Amino acid sequence: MEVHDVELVMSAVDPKQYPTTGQPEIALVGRSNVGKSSLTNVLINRNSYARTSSQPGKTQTLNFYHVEDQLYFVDVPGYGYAKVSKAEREKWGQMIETYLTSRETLRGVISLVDGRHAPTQDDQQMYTWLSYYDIPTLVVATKMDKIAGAKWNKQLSVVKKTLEMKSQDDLLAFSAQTKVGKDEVWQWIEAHAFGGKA
Ligand SMILES: Nc1nc2c(ncn2[C@@H]2O[C@H](COP(=O)(O)OP(=O)(O)OP(=O)(O)O)[C@@H](O)[C@H]2O)c(=O)[nH]1
Ligand SMILES: [Mg+2]
Repeated sequence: MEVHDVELVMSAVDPKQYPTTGQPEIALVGRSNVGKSSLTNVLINRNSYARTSSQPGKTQTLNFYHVEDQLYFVDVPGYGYAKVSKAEREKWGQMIETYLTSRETLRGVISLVDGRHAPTQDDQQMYTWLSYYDIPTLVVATKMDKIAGAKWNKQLSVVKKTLEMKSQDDLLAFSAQTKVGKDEVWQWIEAHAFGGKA
């Protein structure tokens, strides 16, 4: 999809604030600082629409981006940020869990992992959890510009193995810097948001 029009509809904490158009939603999850906002910006062709920062834990609410008046990207606050208090982490967990398990318009989740390393325990937990709830999930290994091309395949196998993924079909390499993988991510999104009819 070539994106021309995008609007930040809502930074929501409470389900009452979620959009009501009934259009499909694709959520982005991953550790704090992994690159969720950066991926969002690449997908919507904007340099800094979704706020990125070198300071982890900045995004605290569900941010709904309305894309081409057709679907929403939902930028989910990052997990695994150590400096966040236990109470805050529990509040986060509840908000995300409620959203991911009960949102009827949710069509899929993009789970980002840092392509430079093996997925962390938090990443594994998130992936296991999404699989348990049968939520269609695309794993995106990001920051791939930081590792040599010759190591990509090996690194992707590490990701697949660590997450115990059944196949590599739903695993992609991506870089917000070079934009490699952008078209493939979009293909997955369109197939899942519109059932391949977009
Ligand atoms: N080299 C490189 N840097 C990246 C890439 N993606 C993100 N970054 C950098 O990583 C940092 C964090 O990126 P964000 O997109 O803000 O991460 P986030 O997951 O939205 O973080 P939170 O909102 O805190 O959960 C920023 O400094 C980005 O510039 C990438 O593909 N390559
Ligand atoms: Mg962010």
